[in-house]
Amino acid sequence: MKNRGIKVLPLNGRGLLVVLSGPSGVGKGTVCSFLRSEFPKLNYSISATTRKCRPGEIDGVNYYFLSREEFLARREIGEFLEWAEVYGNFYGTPRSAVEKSLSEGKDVILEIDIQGALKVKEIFPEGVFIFLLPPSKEELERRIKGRAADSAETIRRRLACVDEELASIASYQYVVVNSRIEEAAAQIMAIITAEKCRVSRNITCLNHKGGNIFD
Ligand SMILES: Nc1ncnc2c1ncn2[C@@H]1O[C@H](COP(=O)(O)OP(=O)(O)OP(=O)(O)O)[C@@H](O)[C@H]1O
Ligand SMILES: Nc1nc2c(ncn2[C@@H]2O[C@H](COP(=O)(O)O)[C@@H](O)[C@H]2O)c(=O)[nH]1
Repeated sequence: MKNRGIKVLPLNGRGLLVVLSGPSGVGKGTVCSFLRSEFPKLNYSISATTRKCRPGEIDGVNYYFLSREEFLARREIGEFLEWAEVYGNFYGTPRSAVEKSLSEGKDVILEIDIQGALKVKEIFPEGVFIFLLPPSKEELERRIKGRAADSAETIRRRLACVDEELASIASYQYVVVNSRIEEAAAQIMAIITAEKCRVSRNITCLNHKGGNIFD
């Protein structure tokens, strides 16, 4: 039978902007990779960074790896929606890809630090802000050390920021504990689904012909 259901579009057809933050090593990248493979309709914003590429990372997939000069030049011409210096390197969200996706009605997830999230909140107050927590501080430490991607000094520097980062949790609307990757990803998708159905989001309800059901 033909689907004659009603389609609900949030924000008058624009996509939803989702921001995911959390302390280093909590599993943001891992959960986002899972989301990218399981929910390909959710667009992942690929950040630019001056950090060195880790083994296994791919330029243009995990990040756009830029020299400091290149990053600053792009920042100068306003290419970034937001940027921040995090743990001694620059990171920025390329503006055009995010704006294109949102205007095409596609949902976008940004995996960015707290400074960046606060800037995005000013520009997109209608965004959805999610903070990822570890099951415990001991497990966080195990994960960041177990990743074996950073020097002892870098790990120390990142762990030293955890308490300050956790103090920013009140700026977020949701918290998700990353105990199991699949469960954390499912909770994030549940949040996105619920947010897209919120009546206060100026939703448009289309009939099967693409017309507004209220017209
Ligand atoms: N739910 C989980 N259970 C066990 N290990 C996990 C889980 N999620 C992530 N990890 C592991 O923890 C380590 C850190 O994960 P990941 O690199 O995704 O963290 P991150 O939050 O993106 O860190 P950063 O902000 O430093 O980039 C990785 O080795 C990853 O495999
Ligand atoms: N403000 C921004 N923060 C970003 C962006 N991309 C990543 N990040 C955050 O940086 C740290 C470190 O990441 P790592 O890959 O070096 O471990 C982490 O908190 C990321 O979420 C960005 O575009 N803007």
